[in-house]
Parts: sequence; C-alpha cells; structure tokens
Amino acid sequence: MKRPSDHPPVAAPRVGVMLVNLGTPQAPTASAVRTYLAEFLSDRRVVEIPRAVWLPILHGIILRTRPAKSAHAYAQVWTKDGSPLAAITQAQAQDLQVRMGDGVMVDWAMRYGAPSIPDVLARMKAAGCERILVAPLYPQYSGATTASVIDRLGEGLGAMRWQPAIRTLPPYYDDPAHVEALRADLSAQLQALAFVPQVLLLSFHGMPERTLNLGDPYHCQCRKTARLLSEALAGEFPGLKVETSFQSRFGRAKWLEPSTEDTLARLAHEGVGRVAIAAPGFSADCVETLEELAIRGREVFEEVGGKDYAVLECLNAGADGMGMLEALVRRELMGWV
Ligand SMILES: C=CC1=C(C)c2cc3[nH]c(cc4nc(cc5[nH]c(cc1n2)c(C)c5CCC(=O)O)C(CCC(=O)O)=C4C)c(C)c3C=C
Ligand SMILES: [Fe+2]
Ligand SMILES: [Fe+2]
Repeated sequence: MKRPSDHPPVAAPRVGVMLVNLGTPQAPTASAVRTYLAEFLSDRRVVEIPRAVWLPILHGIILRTRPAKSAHAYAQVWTKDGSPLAAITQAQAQDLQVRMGDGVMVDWAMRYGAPSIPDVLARMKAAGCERILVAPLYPQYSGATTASVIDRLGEGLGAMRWQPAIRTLPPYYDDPAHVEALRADLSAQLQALAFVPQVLLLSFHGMPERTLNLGDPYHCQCRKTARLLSEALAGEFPGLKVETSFQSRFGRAKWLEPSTEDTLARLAHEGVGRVAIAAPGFSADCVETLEELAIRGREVFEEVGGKDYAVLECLNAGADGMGMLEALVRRELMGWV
C-alpha cells in the first residue's frame, strides 16, 4: 500500500492577491480624460439615471465639456510616474508583494481603464494562481465603487473556461487595524505641521443622497470611520475639533451633505483660521485630494479669511497603511496559505 509520504510532494496551488482601485486617465489630456470618463460615467453603478435619459446628456454635454476642465486638474498633479492614483496603487502592490513573500503573487488592477480587472485576472491565472483574493481598496462600501469592482470581476470570470477560486476583501471602515493605521499616520502628520490646527476636517468622496435612502451603507460607514478616528485621536489631541464633510459633487442631484467646500467657507467665516484636512475614504492620493482639496480647497478657505491650511496625505504606501493591508489580507487568506 502506498502511504502519502511515498508520493512526490504536490506543489501548493499558487495564491494571488489583486489590489483594485478606481482608475485614472492614461495622460493628463482632454482626449485621454474623455476616454476614461466615457467608461467611468457609463457604469450603471455610478450613474443610476435611466440610459435613455443619461446617455444623450453624457455624450452631448458632459463628454464635450468636462474632459478639458478635468485634464487641467490632472495636469497639476501628474508625476513623472504618471497619475498619482496609478503610481501609488502600483507602489502598494510592490510593497505588499515583499511582505507576502514568494508563495503569494500580488498584482494590481483598475476598475476603469488599464490595467483592467479581466486582464489582470487572466494574467494571474496564467501565472498559476488557482485562488485569488480580490481587494477593492475602498474602506467604505458603496454600490458605485466596491460593487462595481465585483461586477467587473464577474465579467472577467465569465470569459474564462477554467476559473480560479475567488475571495473578496470586505469593507474595512471600522476595522480596528484600519482605525489604528489612520490614527498613527495622521497623528505623525499633525505633529509635523508648522501650525496647530483648530479643526481637523475629514473629507470623504460624496455620493448622491438618494443612494443613502435606497439603502447604500456608504454614508453610515463614512460616519463610523470618522467617529472612531475622532475618538482615537482625542487622547493625543484633546483640543482638536474633528468635523466630517463630503467632496467632489457631480451633477445636479442633491449629494451627501455638508459639502467640503461649504464647510471650509463656514469654518473660515466663523473665524477658524487654522485647518488640517484628511481624506480617510481614499486609500491613495489622487486628483480628488491633490487638486480638489490641496489646491481648490485652499483657495476657498483663504478667500474667506482662513490663514493656515494643510492637506494630510492618504495612507498610500506608507508603513502604517501597508501594515494594516498586510494584516487584512493575511486574515482573508486563512486556509489558503
Ligand atoms: C472613494 C470613493 C469614491 C466614491 C464613493 C466615488 C463616487 C463617485 N464618483 C463620481 C464621479 C467622479 N469621481 C472622480 C474621481 C475619483 N473618484 C474616486 C473615488 C470615489 N468616487 C477617486 C479615487 C477618484 C480619482 C481618480 C483619479 O484619477 O485620481 C471623477 C473624475 C475626476 C473629475 O473629472 O472630477 C468623477 C467624474 C460619481 C458620479 C460617484 C458616485 C455616484
Ligand atoms: Fe469619484
Ligand atoms: Fe473632483
């Protein structure tokens, strides 16, 4: 009788981790931004207006006017490594690869544009990954972001004869490891500022208000991250007031309130001269933090009389954020590695 030890060792199936973020144009030009926005804003998860109404508006108005304006914003934040969002997501994947070692393949994809989720899925399977953890890098769940990543993953899987086994990383907005990473990272940045802020404004990306009424948990998850973070910072910064707002309003519908712009203007108007702003809903700095908050937000604040203004960096590929991501990924891979 053959005992198990008589068999040659069977190679363990290779496990993959795919980090996913939103996507970004390939260049800071109106034409590249148009291509990107056309894909992004055609997603039914992002714009829920009936197609017959929305598509003529998208193609007839938005894609004729917005790309030039957005390209100007992208041009102000573009780096030698390309779009900040893509460069940082790649750096996160490279750092996580070192942390996970050779037994796990780490790669990254974008929901819109390149590298696409189906392409990366096929590449990982071809490299021998029979089990893949897909990690949307959105701490708070929303239909427009997290669910859309999983929809696209389904499209990729739908094109495969031999699919890998899949797990997905749940939202981590209230995970103690996430709150602690934000606390440690922001605390170091606050201590390093040249001024002592009176208010720390936590600015999250907005969503149409109706998504909240329809049951999307995004708003509640943002509020909970903000509360936990505010409680975590209170010990070290007892005099710091923490407020929450929502940025990046798009379209005519009512969005989540209060808006970041209005809040900055109100604070300055009330005589609050020193404000720091952080964006704990973004895992990587991008046009929304580097241009909208750091450039336009400052203009709004200073116009109404605000004096000191600083935008703190996102977790990016820093040690606090990467330690947290490694811990979350290792937890989800249990039984696989
Ligand atoms: C972090 C979570 C995000 C949510 C929720 C979200 C919802 C959402 N966004 C738009 C429209 C736009 N968003 C844009 C940029 C953008 N959005 C996020 C994240 C969330 N969006 C990120 C990380 C980025 C930056 C991308 C980059 O390249 O740096 C843009 C493009 C920029 C511009 O033209 O202003 C649009 C448009 C909607 C409609 C929406 C919810 C329904
Ligand atoms: Fe967005
Ligand atoms: Fe924006």
